[in-house]
Amino acid sequence: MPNLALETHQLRKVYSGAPQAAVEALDLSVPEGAVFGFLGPNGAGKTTTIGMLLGNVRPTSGSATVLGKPIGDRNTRRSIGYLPEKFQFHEFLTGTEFLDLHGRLYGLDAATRKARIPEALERVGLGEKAKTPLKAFSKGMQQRAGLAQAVLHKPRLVILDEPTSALDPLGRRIVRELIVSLKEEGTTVVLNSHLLSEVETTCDFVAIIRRGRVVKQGTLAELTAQPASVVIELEGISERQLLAAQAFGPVEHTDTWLRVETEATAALVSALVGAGAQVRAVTPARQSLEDAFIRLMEDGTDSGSEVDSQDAR
Ligand SMILES: Nc1ncnc2c1ncn2[C@@H]1O[C@H](COP(=O)(O)OP(=O)(O)OP(=O)(O)O)[C@@H](O)[C@H]1O
Repeated sequence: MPNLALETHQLRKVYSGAPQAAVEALDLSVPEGAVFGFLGPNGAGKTTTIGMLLGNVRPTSGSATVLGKPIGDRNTRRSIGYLPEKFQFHEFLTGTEFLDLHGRLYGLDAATRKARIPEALERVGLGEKAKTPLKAFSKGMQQRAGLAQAVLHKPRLVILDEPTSALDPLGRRIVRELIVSLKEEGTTVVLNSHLLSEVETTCDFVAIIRRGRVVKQGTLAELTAQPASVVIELEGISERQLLAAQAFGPVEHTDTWLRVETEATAALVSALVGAGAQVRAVTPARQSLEDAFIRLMEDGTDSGSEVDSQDAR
């Protein structure tokens, strides 16, 4: 069993005066070293959960540990890097001064700050901007400066709340590469993003929450698997082979592949081979993360789903 970077037990938050809980009975567990996608429609409770994990929002009930320590532990906070969704910048500071300020807040000594600041700026593609005041940065550059701040002190856990919302494709690639290098260094990354294709390429573990509750969590493969379906590629399909497949369940097909709703993959393949098929490949059918997300939101029993297809993209 790997160590857990994050674990919550029945975590709950009701803001004062709110008619319902923002987070309800939340049970999350994130292995150390994972890149964890934390997903949900607007208002699902993601930012509130992150606030509780950082010790900024007091839970109404339940408990949680971060890097093995109860939430709010002061030493643990220094092992966390955080990029909030709305970052407040002191715009008169240059790139270097901004990172120097944050380096001090993280308790880095002068020599470490001097070595790490240019490195962090390079890492987010702002190596040329060390002496430029933040007010002259574009929105995307400011977001990247926020990212540099989140990784400056080499934290064990990095929490990124919508890190690419202001970024162009190049900037998004820089963030993807940054996440990959953090993973290689063994850092746990929590990524809150509505860009599901991005989550799909970077995350290996995902939780989807809705109205403050986890509706599904697991590896990306588990979330996107459709275990009851298999796709079989063939060298052409005869009528006899089609009939053999239809005995196992509903079939979709072209001239070269069959998709069959069945769990009996081995028996299906042997029936096809028995019917003279030349099988080229057998793969469990997968859905995109966006398909899985939309399906989970639509499966909700209550009306007034807050998912907005724009946000889900
Ligand atoms: N400070 C607050 N006081 C009262 N209610 C709040 C507060 N912050 C959030 N909420 C409410 O709690 C619920 C969860 O909000 P939260 O910001 O955690 O969602 P989210 O999943 O991060 O949403 P988004 O994707 O839009 O950023 C919402 O109903 C929101 O209106």
